[in-house]
Amino acid sequence: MNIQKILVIGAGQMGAGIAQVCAMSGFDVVLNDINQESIDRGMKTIHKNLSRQVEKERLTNEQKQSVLERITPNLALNEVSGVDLVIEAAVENMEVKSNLFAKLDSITSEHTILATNTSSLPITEIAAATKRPEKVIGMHFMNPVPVMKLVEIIRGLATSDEVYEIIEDLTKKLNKVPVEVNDFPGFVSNRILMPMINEAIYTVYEGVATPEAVDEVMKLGMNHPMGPLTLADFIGLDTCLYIMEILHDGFGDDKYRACPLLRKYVKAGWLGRKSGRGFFIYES
Ligand SMILES: CC(=O)CC(=O)SCCNC(=O)CCNC(=O)[C@H](O)C(C)(C)COP(=O)(O)OP(=O)(O)OC[C@H]1O[C@@H](n2cnc3c(N)ncnc32)[C@H](O)[C@@H]1OP(=O)(O)O
Ligand SMILES: NC(=O)C1=CN([C@@H]2O[C@H](COP(=O)(O)OP(=O)(O)OC[C@H]3O[C@@H](n4cnc5c(N)ncnc54)[C@H](OP(=O)(O)O)[C@@H]3O)[C@@H](O)[C@H]2O)C=CC1
Repeated sequence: MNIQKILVIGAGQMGAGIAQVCAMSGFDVVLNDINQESIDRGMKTIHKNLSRQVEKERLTNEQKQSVLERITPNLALNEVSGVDLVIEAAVENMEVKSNLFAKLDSITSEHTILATNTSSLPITEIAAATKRPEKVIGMHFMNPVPVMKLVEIIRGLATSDEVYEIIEDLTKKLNKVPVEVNDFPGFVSNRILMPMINEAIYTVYEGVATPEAVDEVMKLGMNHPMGPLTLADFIGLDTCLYIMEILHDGFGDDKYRACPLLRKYVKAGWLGRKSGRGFFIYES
Protein backbone atom coordinates (compact mmCIF):
# COMPACT_ATOMS: atom_id res chain seq x y z
CA MET A 1 0.00 0.00 0.00
CA ASN A 2 1.20 3.49 -0.84
CA ILE A 3 0.74 5.85 2.11
CA GLN A 4 0.02 9.43 1.05
CA LYS A 5 -2.22 11.01 3.66
CA ILE A 6 -1.66 10.72 7.42
CA LEU A 7 -4.03 11.78 10.18
CA VAL A 8 -2.26 12.67 13.45
CA ILE A 9 -4.53 12.80 16.51
CA GLY A 10 -3.49 15.07 19.39
CA ALA A 11 -1.56 18.29 18.72
CA GLY A 12 0.46 18.14 21.95
CA GLN A 13 4.22 17.83 22.08
CA MET A 14 4.28 14.38 20.45
CA GLY A 15 1.49 14.94 17.87
CA ALA A 16 2.99 18.23 16.67
CA GLY A 17 6.43 16.62 16.31
CA ILE A 18 5.00 13.62 14.44
CA ALA A 19 3.02 15.92 12.11
CA GLN A 20 6.20 17.92 11.44
CA VAL A 21 8.39 14.94 10.52
CA CYS A 22 5.64 13.39 8.35
CA ALA A 23 5.16 16.67 6.43
CA MET A 24 8.93 17.11 6.09
CA SER A 25 9.08 13.69 4.42
CA GLY A 26 6.46 14.76 1.85
CA PHE A 27 3.26 13.27 3.31
CA ASP A 28 -0.03 15.16 3.46
CA VAL A 29 -0.95 15.53 7.12
CA VAL A 30 -4.15 16.35 8.98
CA LEU A 31 -3.45 17.41 12.58
CA ASN A 32 -6.51 16.84 14.78
CA ASP A 33 -7.19 17.87 18.37
CA ILE A 34 -10.28 18.48 20.50
CA ASN A 35 -9.04 21.89 21.49
CA GLN A 36 -8.27 24.91 19.24
CA GLU A 37 -5.65 26.22 21.70
CA SER A 38 -3.72 22.93 21.47
CA ILE A 39 -3.81 23.09 17.66
CA ASP A 40 -2.54 26.70 17.75
CA ARG A 41 0.23 25.77 20.19
CA GLY A 42 1.20 22.72 18.10
CA MET A 43 1.30 24.72 14.85
CA LYS A 44 3.36 27.44 16.58
CA THR A 45 5.92 24.85 17.70
CA ILE A 46 6.14 23.45 14.16
CA HIS A 47 6.63 27.01 12.76
CA LYS A 48 9.37 27.66 15.33
CA ASN A 49 11.21 24.40 14.60
CA LEU A 50 11.08 24.98 10.83
CA SER A 51 12.24 28.60 11.18
CA ARG A 52 15.25 27.36 13.15
CA GLN A 53 16.06 25.01 10.25
CA VAL A 54 15.82 27.98 7.85
CA GLU A 55 18.13 30.08 10.07
CA LYS A 56 20.62 27.22 10.03
CA GLU A 57 20.31 27.10 6.22
CA ARG A 58 19.15 23.49 6.25
CA LEU A 59 15.80 24.46 4.71
CA THR A 60 14.87 27.28 2.34
CA ASN A 61 11.93 29.55 3.09
CA GLU A 62 10.06 27.93 0.17
CA GLN A 63 10.65 24.46 1.62
CA LYS A 64 9.41 25.65 5.01
CA GLN A 65 6.25 27.03 3.39
CA SER A 66 5.55 23.84 1.48
CA VAL A 67 5.99 21.75 4.65
CA LEU A 68 3.50 24.03 6.43
CA GLU A 69 1.06 23.83 3.51
CA ARG A 70 1.07 20.05 3.77
CA ILE A 71 -0.34 20.23 7.35
CA THR A 72 -4.08 20.85 7.70
CA PRO A 73 -5.30 21.59 11.24
CA ASN A 74 -8.62 19.93 12.13
CA LEU A 75 -11.07 19.94 15.03
CA ALA A 76 -13.71 17.59 13.59
CA LEU A 77 -12.68 13.95 13.06
CA ASN A 78 -15.90 13.24 11.11
CA GLU A 79 -14.80 15.68 8.38
CA VAL A 80 -11.52 13.87 7.65
CA SER A 81 -11.45 11.62 4.58
CA GLY A 82 -9.03 9.77 2.29
CA VAL A 83 -6.60 8.90 5.08
CA ASP A 84 -4.22 5.93 4.61
CA LEU A 85 -2.72 5.95 8.10
CA VAL A 86 -3.75 7.36 11.48
CA ILE A 87 -1.10 8.01 14.14
CA GLU A 88 -2.86 8.60 17.46
CA ALA A 89 -0.99 10.74 20.03
CA ALA A 90 -3.75 11.79 22.45
CA VAL A 91 -3.48 11.49 26.21
CA GLU A 92 -2.10 8.25 27.78
CA ASN A 93 -5.42 6.83 28.90
CA MET A 94 -6.95 3.51 27.83
CA GLU A 95 -10.55 4.76 27.87
CA VAL A 96 -9.71 7.75 25.66
CA LYS A 97 -7.69 5.61 23.26
CA SER A 98 -10.31 2.80 23.09
CA ASN A 99 -13.08 5.30 22.35
CA LEU A 100 -10.94 6.98 19.71
CA PHE A 101 -10.03 3.69 18.01
CA ALA A 102 -13.68 2.54 17.97
CA LYS A 103 -14.59 5.84 16.31
CA LEU A 104 -11.67 5.69 13.87
CA ASP A 105 -12.73 2.17 12.92
CA SER A 106 -16.17 3.44 11.95
CA ILE A 107 -15.13 6.61 10.08
CA THR A 108 -11.99 5.60 8.14
CA SER A 109 -11.75 3.50 4.96
CA GLU A 110 -11.31 -0.22 5.20
CA HIS A 111 -7.66 -0.01 4.06
CA THR A 112 -6.63 2.59 6.70
CA ILE A 113 -3.94 1.50 9.17
CA LEU A 114 -4.51 2.65 12.76
CA ALA A 115 -1.26 3.26 14.68
CA THR A 116 -0.89 4.48 18.25
CA ASN A 117 2.02 6.40 19.78
CA THR A 118 1.10 5.07 23.23
CA SER A 119 4.14 4.94 25.49
CA SER A 120 3.00 1.99 27.58
CA LEU A 121 -0.57 0.76 26.98
CA PRO A 122 -1.19 -2.71 25.46
CA ILE A 123 -1.61 -2.51 21.68
CA THR A 124 -3.73 -5.69 21.74
CA GLU A 125 -6.28 -4.05 24.05
CA ILE A 126 -6.45 -0.88 21.94
CA ALA A 127 -6.87 -3.06 18.82
CA ALA A 128 -9.76 -4.91 20.50
CA ALA A 129 -11.82 -1.71 20.35
CA THR A 130 -11.86 -2.08 16.54
CA LYS A 131 -13.08 -4.65 14.00
CA ARG A 132 -9.68 -4.50 12.23
CA PRO A 133 -7.12 -5.64 14.86
CA GLU A 134 -4.86 -6.85 12.02
CA LYS A 135 -4.45 -3.20 10.97
CA VAL A 136 -3.65 -1.81 14.46
CA ILE A 137 -0.02 -1.31 15.49
CA GLY A 138 2.16 0.60 17.99
CA MET A 139 4.43 3.28 16.55
CA HIS A 140 6.24 4.75 19.55
CA PHE A 141 8.20 7.91 18.70
CA MET A 142 10.62 9.52 21.18
CA ASN A 143 10.54 13.11 22.42
CA PRO A 144 11.59 15.51 20.86
CA VAL A 145 10.33 13.78 17.72
CA PRO A 146 12.26 15.89 15.16
CA VAL A 147 15.55 14.99 16.87
CA MET A 148 15.31 11.44 18.25
CA LYS A 149 16.06 8.61 15.83
CA LEU A 150 14.19 5.71 17.47
CA VAL A 151 10.69 4.45 16.76
CA GLU A 152 9.67 1.36 18.74
CA ILE A 153 7.28 -0.72 16.64
CA ILE A 154 4.91 -2.97 18.53
CA ARG A 155 2.63 -5.59 17.05
CA GLY A 156 -0.63 -6.44 18.75
CA LEU A 157 -1.61 -10.11 18.91
CA ALA A 158 -3.40 -9.89 15.55
CA THR A 159 -1.27 -7.31 13.66
CA SER A 160 -0.56 -8.64 10.15
CA ASP A 161 2.93 -9.01 8.69
CA GLU A 162 1.90 -6.74 5.81
CA VAL A 163 0.95 -3.91 8.18
CA TYR A 164 4.18 -4.38 10.14
CA GLU A 165 6.24 -4.09 6.94
CA ILE A 166 4.37 -0.97 5.77
CA ILE A 167 5.03 0.75 9.11
CA GLU A 168 8.67 -0.33 9.22
CA ASP A 169 9.15 1.06 5.71
CA LEU A 170 7.35 4.31 6.59
CA THR A 171 9.55 4.76 9.68
CA LYS A 172 12.63 4.62 7.45
CA LYS A 173 11.06 7.16 5.06
CA LEU A 174 10.72 9.49 8.08
CA ASN A 175 14.51 9.12 8.60
CA LYS A 176 13.98 7.18 11.82
CA VAL A 177 15.27 3.81 12.95
CA PRO A 178 12.60 1.15 13.66
CA VAL A 179 13.15 -1.38 16.45
CA GLU A 180 10.60 -4.15 16.90
CA VAL A 181 9.60 -5.01 20.46
CA ASN A 182 6.88 -7.17 21.99
CA ASP A 183 3.57 -6.01 23.42
CA PHE A 184 4.32 -5.82 27.18
CA PRO A 185 3.62 -2.86 29.49
CA GLY A 186 6.04 0.01 28.78
CA PHE A 187 7.55 -1.98 25.87
CA VAL A 188 11.36 -1.69 26.23
CA SER A 189 11.93 2.08 26.41
CA ASN A 190 9.64 2.96 29.30
CA ARG A 191 10.06 -0.30 31.19
CA ILE A 192 13.68 0.74 31.66
CA LEU A 193 13.52 4.55 31.60
CA MET A 194 10.50 5.19 33.83
CA PRO A 195 11.64 3.18 36.91
CA MET A 196 14.90 5.16 36.74
CA ILE A 197 12.99 8.45 36.68
CA ASN A 198 10.70 7.21 39.49
CA GLU A 199 13.75 6.25 41.57
CA ALA A 200 15.24 9.72 40.98
CA ILE A 201 11.98 11.17 42.37
CA TYR A 202 12.20 8.84 45.42
CA THR A 203 15.75 10.09 45.96
CA VAL A 204 14.41 13.65 46.29
CA TYR A 205 11.35 12.48 48.32
CA GLU A 206 13.59 10.72 50.85
CA GLY A 207 15.85 13.79 51.17
CA VAL A 208 18.93 12.10 49.77
CA ALA A 209 19.64 15.05 47.47
CA THR A 210 18.06 18.10 45.82
CA PRO A 211 16.62 17.84 42.28
CA GLU A 212 19.61 19.86 41.02
CA ALA A 213 22.08 17.46 42.67
CA VAL A 214 20.30 14.33 41.38
CA ASP A 215 20.43 15.71 37.83
CA GLU A 216 24.09 16.74 38.13
CA VAL A 217 25.04 13.23 39.30
CA MET A 218 23.37 11.59 36.32
CA LYS A 219 24.62 14.15 33.77
CA LEU A 220 28.23 14.38 34.90
CA GLY A 221 28.53 10.86 36.29
CA MET A 222 26.68 8.88 33.64
CA ASN A 223 26.87 11.26 30.66
CA HIS A 224 23.07 11.46 30.31
CA PRO A 225 22.19 14.46 28.08
CA MET A 226 19.53 15.56 30.61
CA GLY A 227 19.21 14.66 34.28
CA PRO A 228 16.24 12.35 35.06
CA LEU A 229 14.19 15.10 36.73
CA THR A 230 14.70 17.55 33.84
CA LEU A 231 13.74 14.68 31.54
CA ALA A 232 10.63 13.91 33.64
CA ASP A 233 9.61 17.60 33.39
CA PHE A 234 10.26 17.43 29.65
CA ILE A 235 8.15 14.27 29.13
CA GLY A 236 5.35 15.61 31.38
CA LEU A 237 4.84 14.46 34.98
CA ASP A 238 1.26 13.40 34.18
CA THR A 239 2.55 11.11 31.42
CA CYS A 240 5.27 9.74 33.76
CA LEU A 241 2.62 8.95 36.39
CA TYR A 242 0.30 7.28 33.83
CA ILE A 243 3.19 5.11 32.64
CA MET A 244 4.20 4.07 36.20
CA GLU A 245 0.56 3.15 36.91
CA ILE A 246 0.37 1.07 33.73
CA LEU A 247 3.63 -0.74 34.66
CA HIS A 248 2.37 -1.33 38.23
CA ASP A 249 -1.00 -2.54 37.06
CA GLY A 250 0.35 -4.59 34.13
CA PHE A 251 3.06 -6.47 36.04
CA GLY A 252 1.44 -6.44 39.51
CA ASP A 253 4.89 -5.86 41.01
CA ASP A 254 5.45 -3.27 43.73
CA LYS A 255 8.82 -2.34 42.30
CA TYR A 256 6.82 -0.18 39.87
CA ARG A 257 4.91 1.78 42.55
CA ALA A 258 4.76 5.49 41.67
CA CYS A 259 6.52 7.81 44.13
CA PRO A 260 4.01 9.78 46.28
CA LEU A 261 5.87 12.99 45.39
CA LEU A 262 5.13 12.38 41.69
CA ARG A 263 1.42 11.96 42.53
CA LYS A 264 1.44 15.11 44.62
CA TYR A 265 2.99 17.21 41.85
CA VAL A 266 0.51 15.93 39.27
CA LYS A 267 -2.41 16.65 41.66
CA ALA A 268 -1.05 20.19 42.11
CA GLY A 269 -0.98 20.68 38.33
CA TRP A 270 2.83 20.78 38.34
CA LEU A 271 3.13 18.82 35.11
CA GLY A 272 6.64 19.94 34.16
CA ARG A 273 7.70 22.11 31.25
CA LYS A 274 4.24 22.15 29.63
CA SER A 275 2.60 23.74 32.71
CA GLY A 276 5.58 25.97 33.59
CA ARG A 277 6.51 24.07 36.76
CA GLY A 278 7.55 20.59 37.79
CA PHE A 279 10.77 19.76 39.59
CA PHE A 280 12.06 22.99 38.09
CA ILE A 281 10.44 26.29 37.05
CA TYR A 282 10.22 27.32 33.36
CA GLU A 283 9.64 30.68 31.70
CA SER A 284 6.90 30.42 29.04
C1 LIG B 1 8.16 8.95 27.49
C2 LIG B 1 8.28 8.11 26.29
O1 LIG B 1 7.35 7.38 25.97
C3 LIG B 1 9.48 7.99 25.45
C4 LIG B 1 10.37 9.18 25.41
O2 LIG B 1 10.27 9.97 24.52
S1 LIG B 1 11.46 9.31 26.64
C5 LIG B 1 12.39 10.75 26.24
C6 LIG B 1 13.46 10.44 25.23
N1 LIG B 1 14.23 11.62 25.01
C7 LIG B 1 15.35 11.89 25.68
O3 LIG B 1 15.82 11.08 26.47
C8 LIG B 1 15.95 13.22 25.38
C9 LIG B 1 17.19 13.48 26.22
N2 LIG B 1 17.75 14.76 25.88
C10 LIG B 1 18.49 14.96 24.77
O4 LIG B 1 18.78 14.03 24.02
C11 LIG B 1 19.00 16.34 24.53
O5 LIG B 1 18.99 17.07 25.73
C12 LIG B 1 18.17 17.12 23.45
C13 LIG B 1 18.29 16.44 22.09
C14 LIG B 1 16.68 17.22 23.82
C15 LIG B 1 18.68 18.55 23.36
O6 LIG B 1 20.03 18.47 23.05
P1 LIG B 1 21.10 19.52 23.62
O7 LIG B 1 22.37 19.21 22.94
O8 LIG B 1 21.01 19.48 25.09
O9 LIG B 1 20.52 20.92 23.24
P2 LIG B 1 20.58 21.74 21.90
O10 LIG B 1 21.99 21.92 21.44
O11 LIG B 1 19.77 22.95 22.19
O12 LIG B 1 19.80 20.84 20.85
C16 LIG B 1 20.38 19.88 20.00
C17 LIG B 1 19.53 19.83 18.75
O13 LIG B 1 18.19 19.42 19.08
C18 LIG B 1 17.24 20.40 18.65
N3 LIG B 1 16.18 20.44 19.65
C19 LIG B 1 16.35 20.53 20.99
N4 LIG B 1 15.14 20.51 21.61
C20 LIG B 1 14.21 20.38 20.64
C21 LIG B 1 12.78 20.30 20.63
N5 LIG B 1 12.07 20.30 21.77
N6 LIG B 1 12.15 20.17 19.44
C22 LIG B 1 12.85 20.16 18.28
N7 LIG B 1 14.20 20.23 18.21
C23 LIG B 1 14.86 20.34 19.38
C24 LIG B 1 18.02 21.69 18.59
O14 LIG B 1 17.45 22.60 17.69
C25 LIG B 1 19.38 21.21 18.09
O15 LIG B 1 19.28 20.97 16.71
P3 LIG B 1 20.58 21.07 15.75
O16 LIG B 1 21.62 20.17 16.31
O17 LIG B 1 20.04 20.61 14.46
O18 LIG B 1 20.97 22.49 15.78
N1 LIG C 1 5.67 13.09 26.39
C1 LIG C 1 6.50 12.20 25.90
O1 LIG C 1 7.72 12.30 26.09
C2 LIG C 1 5.97 11.03 25.12
C3 LIG C 1 4.62 10.75 25.07
N2 LIG C 1 4.19 9.69 24.34
C4 LIG C 1 2.77 9.39 24.27
O2 LIG C 1 2.18 10.26 23.30
C5 LIG C 1 0.83 10.58 23.68
C6 LIG C 1 0.70 12.08 23.78
O3 LIG C 1 1.63 12.59 24.74
P1 LIG C 1 2.04 14.12 24.76
O4 LIG C 1 2.08 14.67 23.39
O5 LIG C 1 3.21 14.22 25.63
O6 LIG C 1 0.79 14.74 25.55
P2 LIG C 1 0.23 16.24 25.54
O7 LIG C 1 -0.52 16.39 26.82
O8 LIG C 1 1.32 17.20 25.20
O9 LIG C 1 -0.77 16.24 24.29
C7 LIG C 1 -1.91 15.44 24.17
C8 LIG C 1 -2.88 16.19 23.27
O10 LIG C 1 -3.95 15.33 22.91
C9 LIG C 1 -5.16 16.06 23.05
N3 LIG C 1 -6.27 15.13 23.21
C10 LIG C 1 -6.71 14.52 24.35
N4 LIG C 1 -7.77 13.72 24.05
C11 LIG C 1 -7.96 13.82 22.71
C12 LIG C 1 -8.91 13.26 21.80
N5 LIG C 1 -9.87 12.43 22.23
N6 LIG C 1 -8.84 13.60 20.49
C13 LIG C 1 -7.89 14.44 20.03
N7 LIG C 1 -6.97 15.02 20.86
C14 LIG C 1 -7.02 14.70 22.17
C15 LIG C 1 -4.91 16.94 24.27
O11 LIG C 1 -5.85 18.00 24.32
P3 LIG C 1 -6.14 18.69 25.78
O12 LIG C 1 -4.88 19.36 26.17
O13 LIG C 1 -7.26 19.60 25.51
O14 LIG C 1 -6.51 17.55 26.71
C16 LIG C 1 -3.49 17.41 23.97
O15 LIG C 1 -3.49 18.53 23.08
C17 LIG C 1 0.57 9.81 24.98
O16 LIG C 1 -0.01 8.57 24.68
C18 LIG C 1 1.98 9.62 25.54
O17 LIG C 1 2.09 8.54 26.40
C19 LIG C 1 5.03 8.89 23.61
C20 LIG C 1 6.38 9.15 23.60
C21 LIG C 1 6.96 10.23 24.39
